[in-house]
Amino acid sequence: MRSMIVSADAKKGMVVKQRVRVSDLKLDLIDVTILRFLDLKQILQVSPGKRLLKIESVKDGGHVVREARVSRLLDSMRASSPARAKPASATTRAASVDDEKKSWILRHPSALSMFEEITRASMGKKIVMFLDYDGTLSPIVEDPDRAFMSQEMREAVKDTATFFPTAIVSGRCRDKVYSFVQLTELYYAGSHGMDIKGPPRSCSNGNKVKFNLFSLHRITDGDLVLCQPASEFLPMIDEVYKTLVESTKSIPGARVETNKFCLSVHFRCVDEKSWDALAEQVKLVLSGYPKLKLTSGRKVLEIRPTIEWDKGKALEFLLEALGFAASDDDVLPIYIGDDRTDEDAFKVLRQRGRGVGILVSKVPKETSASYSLEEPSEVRRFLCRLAEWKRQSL
Ligand SMILES: O=P(O)(O)OC[C@H]1O[C@H](O[C@H]2O[C@H](CO)[C@@H](O)[C@H](O)[C@H]2O)[C@H](O)[C@@H](O)[C@@H]1O
Repeated sequence: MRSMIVSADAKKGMVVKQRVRVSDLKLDLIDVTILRFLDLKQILQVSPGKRLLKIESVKDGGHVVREARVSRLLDSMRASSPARAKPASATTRAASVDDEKKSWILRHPSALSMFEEITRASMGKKIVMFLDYDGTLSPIVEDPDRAFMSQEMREAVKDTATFFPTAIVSGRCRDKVYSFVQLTELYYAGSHGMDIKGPPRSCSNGNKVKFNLFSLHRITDGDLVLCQPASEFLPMIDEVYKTLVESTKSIPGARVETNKFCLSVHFRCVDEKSWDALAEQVKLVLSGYPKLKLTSGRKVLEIRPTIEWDKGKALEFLLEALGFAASDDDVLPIYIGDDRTDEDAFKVLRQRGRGVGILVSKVPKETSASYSLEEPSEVRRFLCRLAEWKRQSL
């Protein structure tokens, strides 16, 4: 490891994609986008043949700005991971918390109590169901490998898919979410929609699927991989995964999960005192990869390619694949999700002016969804009721 002083000119607060040549180490040009907010007299610690490993500002101002950016990221993660609602008698704040909840529920009423309104909106239309996985179909648990859905939930989803085309849209890698759900008749959009696969033709419930040939990536024995817009990022994601596993292993409880086209860094089992250190590590590693971006979820930071693709785009893609154009009035997409990343899909529904967004949350959250459900057990009741309503109306 060697240290050297590098100077570059960029103005504090300006977005500058600055490249710096570190010539005596024979490194390529390295991206130092992290410099953009700092006063630039930096010590870059680099090792030959490697990308940027560490930046330390020699000016106090630099540290302050960097800490502010990390804490903004953590604030956003905390906002996505609200604590459980306190019982009404627990604190004097309870009354105002209750008032806030009441006013939020007026704006985002329960999809169960508004069930008739939702089914009325579906008259003459084909319902297409989109379901997030973690926190929607399965309860949030400490170990991401053990986030199993119940058999009752599986049956509810299966029943739903008998009547309506149904897709699981998850941040998880597609194979992993399939191993949890285990229903062949569904569409699966893994890695935040960057890996979409349809059911084998024999299972597609007679839904007419119009494939967009430009998006078709691979066909194997009747299994259709419909869309993988981030394939070129696979080697980069793999490299970052290995680097992150190494650089976070000294932080107890930290865990890096690969979701194929994106990564999750889990904070849930990390002592909150170490959250800053973990976020710092993540930002540091990412500073060498300007083509990747960070988003936050429930006690998780997610690393994704900077392509214009998210759960909202996946929803639009699937609707089109199912034969419904953006302007179609004969489809009613219903999207149920609990996380910040689901907001991209809720926004698409709002913009279309058609469709039903349902946020799963016990506590008030800023959302573009129209309705709410408190927890996965309510999601199951909603799905069962919808399937039953359809069965009765046939
Ligand atoms: O889009 P989703 O299906 O909601 O996936 C989002 C992330 O879900 C998982 O993490 C979350 O659930 C874990 C298990 O309950 C929990 O331990 C973690 O704190 C939550 O953030 C999954 O592990 C991530 O890879 C997904 O990106």
